Amino acid sequence: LFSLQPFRDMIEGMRLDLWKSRYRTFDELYLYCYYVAGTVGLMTVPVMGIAPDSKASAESVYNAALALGIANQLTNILRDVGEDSRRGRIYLPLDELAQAGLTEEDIFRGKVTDKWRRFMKGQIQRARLFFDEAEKGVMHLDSASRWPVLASLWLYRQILDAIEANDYNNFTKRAYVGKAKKFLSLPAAYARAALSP
Ligand SMILES: CC(C)=CCC/C(C)=C/CC/C(C)=C/CC/C(C)=C/COP(=O)(O)OP(=O)(O)O
Repeated sequence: LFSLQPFRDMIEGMRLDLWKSRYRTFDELYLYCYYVAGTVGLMTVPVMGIAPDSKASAESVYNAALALGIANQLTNILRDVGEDSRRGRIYLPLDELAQAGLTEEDIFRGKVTDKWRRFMKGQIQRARLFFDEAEKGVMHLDSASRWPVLASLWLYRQILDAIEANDYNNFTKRAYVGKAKKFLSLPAAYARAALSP
């Protein structure tokens, strides 16, 4: 399944980001996330290797890797809404914003309202689905790669918890995972990866 296409697609994503600063639908946003992050997941699988004794298909492992790239990028976007808006960028599906009763102006104003909280809950829930999808693939990676990938997945996913803990204020507060939590994730991931599925 190794292919040069993800490398070309990543360059396409960088080019896209030079002129595009709005996403009308989640499909459009997903494509951007694939270009700039899903591709990274696909590139890393041949480097890390699939476990020789894994019964899973290579496709399913690549799918999980793709999902982790998407989950990470969606999380990165949700963390950086304020920062991005101050550069005139909105990496959120505009149709879903409208459905939630929100406009571009609301993003630039940056006020945490109940509408915003409701919108954010949906976005966070979707990002978590991609993390769940990714987690299923971790145990099929070569054993040396399992725990670092699992640790990175858990660390990045905790940023979503931090956004919730900030009461969805991702306009002026940066969601981050504290040093202690980060540190604890390492032995936890090591132990989990050492156990069979
Ligand atoms: C789960 C399985 C089977 C394999 C793992 C496959 C991997 C390692 C996937 C992860 C891919 C990855 C690290 C994608 C990067 C996503 C990301 C958060 C990019 C953020 O980049 P920027 O947008 O430049 O960050 P800043 O906004 O912080 O500058």
